[in-house]
Amino acid sequence: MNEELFIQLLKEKRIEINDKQLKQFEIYYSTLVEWNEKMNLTAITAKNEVYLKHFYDSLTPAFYFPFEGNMTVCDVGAGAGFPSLPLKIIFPELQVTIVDSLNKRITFLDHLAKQLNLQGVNFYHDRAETFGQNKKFRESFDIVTARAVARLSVLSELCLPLAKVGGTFLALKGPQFQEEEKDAQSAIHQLGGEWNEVHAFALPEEGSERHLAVVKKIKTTPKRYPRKPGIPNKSPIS
Ligand SMILES: C[S@@+](CC[C@H](N)C(=O)[O-])C[C@H]1O[C@@H](n2cnc3c(N)ncnc32)[C@H](O)[C@@H]1O
Repeated sequence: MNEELFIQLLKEKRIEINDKQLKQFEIYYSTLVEWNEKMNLTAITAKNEVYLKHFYDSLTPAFYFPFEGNMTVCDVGAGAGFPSLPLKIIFPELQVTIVDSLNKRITFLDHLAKQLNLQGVNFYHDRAETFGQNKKFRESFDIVTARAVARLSVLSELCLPLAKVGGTFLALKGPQFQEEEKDAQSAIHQLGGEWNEVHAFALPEEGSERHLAVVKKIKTTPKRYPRKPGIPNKSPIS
């Protein structure tokens, strides 16, 4: 996806992008590629592919969900910043918190945020299981996002404890979603969530399948969740 198509397709979704934001995406791309030579951040490095599979893909939640004003967003396992930093570029008032268990990714994000001159971003080196038990963060975010971190039953345990009651968990999922959905129903319910909607769509140009699962937090999450690091993955809530 070249820059012109990126601009045009976002415009079709009523997302206007100005020169400053375009420049920020350019800096994001060059910083990602530069740092990727020293540390493994992404397997995708061709410019057209980064614009499609990282930048555009990260913005797809905004096609279905209104990101308004200074909403607080926690991105669990954001790696090199996806999806929350492309969203932050487009919606600069968002207050973004990233938690990732790999410290080198946090080092990259600190550097990137300076290059992009981002305000209102905080990065934490932690496991989501521990972070979700921290009183300062638990049940405090308007939105919790995650892309490519774990299957939905596991991801729900990592993410839903961080969403405030009335908040939303947005899971960016690929073609495997339908299988994961069935397994995750009970976990979502036990964690205080409720299915809101699922949006199925295809990425432009190469047509790969995507799903955006929108889960509402309707009740407080029981204190025992999230369980200790590694347990959600080893024995998912069933
Ligand atoms: C495959 S990468 C995906 C990164 C990014 N979300 C994306 O879509 O490109 C998964 C990331 O999740 C992080 N991660 C995995 N399990 C985690 C956990 N329990 N707590 C925090 N971060 C975790 C990893 O360190 C890694 O950066």
